[in-house]
Amino acid sequence: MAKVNEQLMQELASPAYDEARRRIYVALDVDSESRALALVDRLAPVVDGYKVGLELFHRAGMRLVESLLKLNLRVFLDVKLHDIPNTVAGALRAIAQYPVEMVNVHASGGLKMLAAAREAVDGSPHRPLLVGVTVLTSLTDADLESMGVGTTASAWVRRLAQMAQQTGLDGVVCSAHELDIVREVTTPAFERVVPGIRLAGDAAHDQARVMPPDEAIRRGATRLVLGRAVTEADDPVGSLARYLRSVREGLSHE
Ligand SMILES: O=c1ccn([C@@H]2O[C@H](COP(=O)(O)O)[C@@H](O)[C@H]2O)c(=O)[nH]1
Repeated sequence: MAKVNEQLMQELASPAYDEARRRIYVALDVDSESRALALVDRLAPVVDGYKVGLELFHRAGMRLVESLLKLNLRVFLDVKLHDIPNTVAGALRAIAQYPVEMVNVHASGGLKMLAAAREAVDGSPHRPLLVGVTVLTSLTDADLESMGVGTTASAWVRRLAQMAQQTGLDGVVCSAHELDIVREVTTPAFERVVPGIRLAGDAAHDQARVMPPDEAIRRGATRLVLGRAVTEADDPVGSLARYLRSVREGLSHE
């Protein structure tokens, strides 16, 4: 296994995969700093983009983010801020003291919150990309109905993407199923960050709106989040290879 993995790592680190690697973040959804750094240690010869989400952030905080930044890694801080404008802006001013590549807020926080969020990062020493979470990829139309949202996931994503663009955000987080809609209502340079990525046959876990990497890229995803399908696989490097090959396949049709 070790020798096979070494060959795979060499293949994935080759220039042929440069663009595919640039398009991904591996989600470090683990419960300790040491587990996170062990994963990074294993994948870093290939992957330089990592997502720090709510579990790890509440375990290890900005200290872990600083460790990743010191390793010259790209960090997507997935803290999904959702609060009143003043509080979100303050949190973003604190985060933007660090050179994280991307950070997010819930687009459903409303136009005033989104505008305050954008102003906060605009005035920061390290201007991170600011993206708005639209409809979580774990939700179905039936879930939205039961919550009284009164519209479908695709219609809600359309409106939230319009609001994110209108307030000057750099992009949105959406499922691959809404990429056409997001592209329809936003400019081409608008980031479309897509979690809920699964190859056919892989477990969807708690995700509802999933899609394979090649198809997501073909439909216009600019960045993909790879999570448990890689990090919880028996062979994470082998799984990363399957996913990166699929990203590359998608890019060949872009
Ligand atoms: O709508 C959203 C927004 C964020 N996420 C995050 O992405 C990863 C996906 O992990 P998987 O293991 O590939 O399911 C996870 O960290 C979520 O917090 C999302 O899934 N959907």
